[in-house]
Amino acid sequence: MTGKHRIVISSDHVGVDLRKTVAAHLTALGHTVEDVGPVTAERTDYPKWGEKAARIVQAGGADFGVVICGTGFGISLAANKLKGIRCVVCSEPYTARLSRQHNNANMLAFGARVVGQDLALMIVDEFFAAEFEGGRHAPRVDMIGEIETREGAG
Ligand SMILES: O=C(CO)[C@H](O)[C@H](O)COP(=O)(O)O
Repeated sequence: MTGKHRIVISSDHVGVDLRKTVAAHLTALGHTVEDVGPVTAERTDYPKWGEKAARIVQAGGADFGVVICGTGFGISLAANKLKGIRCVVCSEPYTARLSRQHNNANMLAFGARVVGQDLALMIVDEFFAAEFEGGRHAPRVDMIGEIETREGAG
């Protein structure tokens, strides 16, 4: 899925400034960005913001999601609880690219206390420039979905 995307973005309080920078960057590149908050940097809880963006991706309201907290890990954990969400935590561009090419990641997380603005934008650029390669990687991604189905069946 190359070209322009519909991207939902959220953060917790730690990621508010970086989220606004990333949203402006993605918009300038021609993507359609839905920023779902929070509006202020008042202390809040990352699980609800990870879930909020992930539900939009899961429902097809966005092609991809970007989520930001202090480390990127907590908000990615919340997003990854939803079936069909494959949210990668990145602190460098290589993993961002490979997460698309091999794992068909549909959400990107990073930590505003880990990466600076320039590195964050490099990560974002690499993620959205890459495409899922399919082939040998497709059945492996399908296996992840099968785990979700088995887990859901209890
Ligand atoms: O990185 C995070 C979750 O993984 C959060 O941003 C972090 O835990 C928030 O901490 P605090 O409430 O002390 O600002």
